[in-house]
Amino acid sequence: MNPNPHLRPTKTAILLLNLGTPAAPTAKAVRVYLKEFLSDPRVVEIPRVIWWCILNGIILPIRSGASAKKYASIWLPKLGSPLMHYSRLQAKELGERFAQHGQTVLVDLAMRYGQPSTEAVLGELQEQGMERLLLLPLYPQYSATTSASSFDEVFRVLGKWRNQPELRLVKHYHDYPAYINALRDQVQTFWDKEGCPDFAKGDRFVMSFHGLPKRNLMRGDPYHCECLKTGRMLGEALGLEAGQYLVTFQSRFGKAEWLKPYTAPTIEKLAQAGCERMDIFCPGFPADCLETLEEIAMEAREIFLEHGGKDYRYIPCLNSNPAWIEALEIIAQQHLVGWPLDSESEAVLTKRNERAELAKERIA
Ligand SMILES: C=CC1=C(C)c2cc3[nH]c(cc4nc(cc5[nH]c(cc1n2)c(C)c5CCC(=O)O)C(CCC(=O)O)=C4C)c(C)c3C=C
Ligand SMILES: [Fe+2]
Ligand SMILES: [Fe+2]
Repeated sequence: MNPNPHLRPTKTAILLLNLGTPAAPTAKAVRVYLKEFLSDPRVVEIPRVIWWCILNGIILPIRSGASAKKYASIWLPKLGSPLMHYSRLQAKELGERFAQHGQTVLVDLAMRYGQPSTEAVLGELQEQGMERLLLLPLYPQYSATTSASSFDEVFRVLGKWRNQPELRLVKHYHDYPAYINALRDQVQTFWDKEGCPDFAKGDRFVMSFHGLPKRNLMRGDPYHCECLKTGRMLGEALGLEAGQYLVTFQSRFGKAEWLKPYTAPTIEKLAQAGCERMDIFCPGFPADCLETLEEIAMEAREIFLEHGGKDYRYIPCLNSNPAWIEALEIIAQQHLVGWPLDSESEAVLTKRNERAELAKERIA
């Protein structure tokens, strides 16, 4: 990057934002996590008093134990929660990429619920002298339930600060070529290693996104449209034709109607209709987590095999794919334009000093 002497470089931080995860796969820890998560009015829009009774009287007593068992089935030995492990890895590798390119930037990870909390991480960045802050959610598709809730939390914390940083945020990147390219790379690498689906024989490629109440779409949440666009772009990038791939929505919660088609019933119907091999991928989850490893890689596999399917292949999430870390850097760089980074400050100063030396020589 060409340092512009008219721009003043400052200490810049990139804060990756993700959902959060329980501290342990136990009913007690899951209850603490679910209580904070499901008390967020951005996530559940039911009137507070009614929801408080349902949450505390029914959901938490029943769901905490059931979810804890599921978490225990995907917990990584020594590494813990996959969502935490991969999100941390992504932050570390993104920081290293900037460093490799000679740019100094503070890269950190904050969770919306649980630890490391947004408040604590922002406090640490403040102590390190952060002057500019770029928020980069690990949600490629924007939703008020996820991205907006994470931004709300940052604004709440900064609202208490006397000396605030300059602030920018990445709203979404569901259709950025770098993100689509990373998804394509993840799927194509799997197919190169394990073999391509035979679409002529009826094999199918399913892209499963986290669901949302349909009511949220009707009230203006753009998430559904963004998932469809990602799905279409990934299908095109893989050279697939309409009909060879499907977009579905998983993780329905409660009795209300959610975005359709639902993943599990779609898998069941495809198996019953004679689809023998299915490849399934979750493009909306940059990191593997409970929703992908338990619900899709385990539960949905059983459904497919029970209903006549023969070969079910789960394609892992982006996790630490170098094409994904590169995409994160490209997305960040696009939003850092006009914010020269620290090493550039050194470059600018060196240039200024060189010019001053030359001027002195000329005078002498
Ligand atoms: C009303 C409930 C929920 C909405 C709305 C919702 C939206 C939403 N969630 C994600 C991403 C993730 N969700 C995860 C877990 C999870 N989600 C809900 C409920 C809603 N999500 C619950 C209750 C849980 C906890 C697990 C369970 O008890 O079923 C996770 C995984 C976390 C982990 O620790 O691994 C992710 C990631 C998105 C992207 C989204 C809307 C777009
Ligand atoms: Fe969720
Ligand atoms: Fe789930």
